[in-house]
Amino acid sequence: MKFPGKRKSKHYFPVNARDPLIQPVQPEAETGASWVVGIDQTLVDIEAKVDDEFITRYGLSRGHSLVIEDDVAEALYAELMRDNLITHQFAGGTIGNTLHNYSSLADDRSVLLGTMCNNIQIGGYAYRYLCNTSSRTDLNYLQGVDGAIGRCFTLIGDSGERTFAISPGMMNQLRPENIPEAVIEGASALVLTSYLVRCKPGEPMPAATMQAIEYAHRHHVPVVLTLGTKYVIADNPGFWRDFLRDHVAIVAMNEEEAEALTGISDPLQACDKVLEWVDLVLCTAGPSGLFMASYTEESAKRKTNHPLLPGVIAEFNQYEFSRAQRRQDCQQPLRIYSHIAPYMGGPEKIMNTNGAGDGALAALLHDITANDYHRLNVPNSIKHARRYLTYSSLAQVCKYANRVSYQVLNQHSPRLTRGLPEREDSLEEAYWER
Ligand SMILES: Nc1ncnc2c1ncn2[C@@H]1O[C@H](COP(=O)(O)OP(=O)(O)OP(=O)(O)O)[C@@H](O)[C@H]1O
Ligand SMILES: O=c1[nH]cnc2c1ncn2[C@@H]1O[C@H](CO)[C@@H](O)[C@H]1O
Repeated sequence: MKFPGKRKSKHYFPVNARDPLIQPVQPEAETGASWVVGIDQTLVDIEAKVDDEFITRYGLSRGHSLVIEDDVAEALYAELMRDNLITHQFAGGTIGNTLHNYSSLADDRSVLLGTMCNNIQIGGYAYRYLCNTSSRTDLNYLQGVDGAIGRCFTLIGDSGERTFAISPGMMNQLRPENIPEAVIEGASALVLTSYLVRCKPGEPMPAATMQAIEYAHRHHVPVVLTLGTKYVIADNPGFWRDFLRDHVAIVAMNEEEAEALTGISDPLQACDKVLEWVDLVLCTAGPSGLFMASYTEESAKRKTNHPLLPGVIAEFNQYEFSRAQRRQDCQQPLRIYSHIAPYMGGPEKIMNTNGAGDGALAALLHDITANDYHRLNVPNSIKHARRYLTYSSLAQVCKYANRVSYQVLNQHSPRLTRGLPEREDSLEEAYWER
């Protein structure tokens, strides 16, 4: 486990210097001691530049992710090929991206559950998917299928907005009996997306997802849900509110999804509302940066030394130096919030916003897993006197998440091509104080 940033803070867990007073960290077993597990619809992104007329002609809706029938997919693909419109092909899928990014950042194990072709041809989609997934992402639990994985046509319109057309192949054939309980039991988090319930009647993916959730609840593993697109939520916001309340500890969304869920356009106020149902909220807001909200024990709250920020909740970032806790782990839960503007004001030229939110979530997962890793190795540390969810304060996680989003915006692929540069492992020194 590579730690999420070197800190000068006295709570910093030394990864280089050996401290003779603490229990020595054992050499890592091959499978590692801490990991995250996620379920995805295995998809390859096929990116193409098209005009708005193309979007309407195929019955798609701008900015939306829609599932298309096989005949429509074939016609669409044939037109993209004929006119030479395909610019990039990447491994995709929102959870696949998140787990790959997590493994790149943490240099540690993530486990992907989903389907994969039994018969893989060199150069085919499944082959590309595997080649473009981190070697630290464990693919041994994928379920084989006799057919294709999914394709996600990522259509970039005249205004730069992306529209997804999903040709599902056999991506929704994951069956409940192929969810490994032991992998979920030992994980620091189970990561899911709202896309997983978007299936045809009779497809087993939703039941597989519910099976994984049941195991996570049985073993007290926090369930993390990322909201997909605003349309998936807007189809049935009541369903998703109940789903969050009943099953989810951590939610990741952008401000549009937040509004579809809560009816509230102000991201901070929406985060506050969502805390009624979950323990931790990550809300990205494009050029406005990102917000986080969670709970902490009243007696353990820590005051920020950043300027206090105005908002619908006055001075909302007052306790952003506190570490996040699940509400059930607090005797006197206090709500805490943080915000950060885009890292370095955002890149000069944004290559592609695809995956910027997935990147932010990967950073949060890294911090959560680092906390478990530290608890396993230094169980009597003062850091674990209470049961915390994150290793770092909300403010620090915001910085890290924001930095990772920036990296994704600066490249074309939604998946990090490498971890963050070593020389700025200390976010404090490299950029924040200059
Ligand atoms: N136009 C922009 N200028 C500066 N920073 C940006 C811009 N767009 C996005 N960002 C940065 O990227 C982060 C995530 O962006 P955004 O809210 O667009 O994610 P998203 O819509 O969830 O992305 P995706 O669903 O593709 O993963 C923001 O919090 C911000 O730090
Ligand atoms: O229906 C879907 N299921 C899973 N992933 C999806 C779906 N639609 C789009 N993406 C994925 O979202 C990523 C950006 O966040 C893209 O890489 C795309 O593959």
